[in-house]
Amino acid sequence: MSGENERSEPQTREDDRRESSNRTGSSAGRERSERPEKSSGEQSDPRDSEATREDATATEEPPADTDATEGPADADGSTGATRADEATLPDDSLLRVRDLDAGYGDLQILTDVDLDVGDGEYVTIVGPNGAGKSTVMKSVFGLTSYMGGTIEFADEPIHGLQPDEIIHEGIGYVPQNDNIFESLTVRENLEMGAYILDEVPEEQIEVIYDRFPILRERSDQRAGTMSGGQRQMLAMGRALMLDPDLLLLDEPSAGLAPDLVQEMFDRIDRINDDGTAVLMVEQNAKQALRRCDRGYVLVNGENAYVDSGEALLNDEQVRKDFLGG
Ligand SMILES: Nc1ncnc2c1ncn2[C@@H]1O[C@H](COP(=O)(O)OP(=O)(O)OP(=O)(O)O)[C@@H](O)[C@H]1O
Repeated sequence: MSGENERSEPQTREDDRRESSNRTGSSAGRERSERPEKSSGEQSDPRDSEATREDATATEEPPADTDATEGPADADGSTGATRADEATLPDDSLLRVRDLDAGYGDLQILTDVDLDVGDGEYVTIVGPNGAGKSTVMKSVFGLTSYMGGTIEFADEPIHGLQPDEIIHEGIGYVPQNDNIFESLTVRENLEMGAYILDEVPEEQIEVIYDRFPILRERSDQRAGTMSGGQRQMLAMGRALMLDPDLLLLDEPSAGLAPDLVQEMFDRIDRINDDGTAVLMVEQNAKQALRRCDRGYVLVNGENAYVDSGEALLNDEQVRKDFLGG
């Protein structure tokens, strides 16, 4: 990841993605640059408004990029979101989860879960409460009982590894709760993010301070006295201290006021634009799907759908069943 400061707002999110794709040359980048252009007159920044979602829903032309995860057209010729059991699995993913069974103790929560995150890709998991979304994240990070299947990262198996070993592999994790050390200062929290190193990586602290200027301002403040949004930034900053290739974010917008939710999503966009792959669980499902490259709908511990965020948002059944209509 680069150490550049917060960049100025890109003209559009799509423009920014293309820039990012060109920089990284990743497979995800290729996928993204092949995305269909929005029709003229359509709001081009998916972050902007409810109207954007409605516009997207009303887009006349079906999505043109039927990538590997997309399934066949329906009998009437329309292309709905791909059901997980019909999806073609990519074979060049950075994170590759196959047939994962996992849970807590003897209690199995996940059954045969497949999941892929490409290099530099932004992937979201949505689904009802209790579906097992957080359990997927915890499983990738070695925090659940592994019961079967495989989890590979950069072509190396990581299932069965401990979290401190998984950090070494290049995965950062921001849990939903208890994600900062309240009694430590902001700087000490960041240092803890690099505890596996022999020395504090001062340069990376500067990178984090540039990315989240409020953390520089509050460097000596005890983390427990910070606001919800600031805590969330600190938690992300801590997880970025080892410059991971993949960042796992569990409900990053939870408990934040609406304007802060927007800001948080914008910051996640920037992190991803700078080349870090993101796997995110979000209750704020529509927002998350508007921004991501690909989304999974998880139900009862199993994948139900996988497709581009746009395709999921445009699927009537998915909207009705999982996105509040
Ligand atoms: N530590 C645990 N021990 C036992 N069961 C757990 C544990 N954590 C979660 N569960 C159970 O696993 C199931 C899936 O929980 P999980 O938190 O993964 O769902 P989720 O989709 O993230 O839900 P939410 O959107 O409400 O956060 C739930 O039935 C939950 O009660």
